[in-house]
Amino acid sequence: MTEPLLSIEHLGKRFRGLQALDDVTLELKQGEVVGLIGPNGAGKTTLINVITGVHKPSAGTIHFRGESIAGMRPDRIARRGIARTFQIVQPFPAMTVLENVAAAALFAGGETSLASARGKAAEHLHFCGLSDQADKPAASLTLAGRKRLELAKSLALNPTLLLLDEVNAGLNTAEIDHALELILSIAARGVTVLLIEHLMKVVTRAASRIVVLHHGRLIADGATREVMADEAVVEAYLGRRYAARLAGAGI
Ligand SMILES: Nc1ncnc2c1ncn2[C@@H]1O[C@H](COP(=O)(O)OP(=O)(O)OP(=O)(O)O)[C@@H](O)[C@H]1O
Repeated sequence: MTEPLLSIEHLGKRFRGLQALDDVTLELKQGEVVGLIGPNGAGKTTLINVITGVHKPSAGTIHFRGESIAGMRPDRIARRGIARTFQIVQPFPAMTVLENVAAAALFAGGETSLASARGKAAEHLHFCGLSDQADKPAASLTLAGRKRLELAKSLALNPTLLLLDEVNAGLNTAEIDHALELILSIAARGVTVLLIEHLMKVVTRAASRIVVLHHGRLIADGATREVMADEAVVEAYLGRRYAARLAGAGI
């Protein structure tokens, strides 16, 4: 059996009195797209923050490609091949769109000169459909544009594992379809993706496996269809009418 790309065991994170993550054990295999769902406050973003070194875990272990990364600095984790997007997008507003991506390529993407970083940035912007915005200030982008810029910045780190935190929130239907295509194209390049997403349409189309957090605990982990039919998941998150609708749609 091949070693998992990411292996999390008995992970815990406490914020003072609050147990935000509680005994979470999870593996991601190379090349998977996994949906991470759960109610507001379930601990989804905290899980990404702990994996990426923003927060130190209170308990448990995290191994990436067999190496322990728990508690490592965020920049060192990024350089090992884990990139993430933020729920609240935060580009450098005065820099151009291209400069934002080039900065990421220089910071942790392995580019050693400004010229090569700008070249790589142009490729990522093309991939994300932002070439025509390259020389505009990042502040001028629409929300959908800023979300695509987040994706381009994360790709500039040459990730093996990409953690996406609600990249579709606030987008309209056409923008969501475009973002979904992008996620699928990124996965087709062999990048492993963990996708936090409230839109079940996106999760069911993108992910072959779903994991569910509820009050910091992992309450389900399995094939999309099985997890959607899981009683505990319906109870905690999906709701009965929604689950029935999905079943009716043959998902
Ligand atoms: N830095 C922090 N300090 C204190 N409490 C925090 C911190 N970050 C998160 N929390 C708390 O941890 C719990 C889990 O939050 P988290 O943001 O991980 O949930 P989530 O599942 O991502 O929710 P949402 O879907 O609303 O984004 C919440 O109760 C939140 O208030």
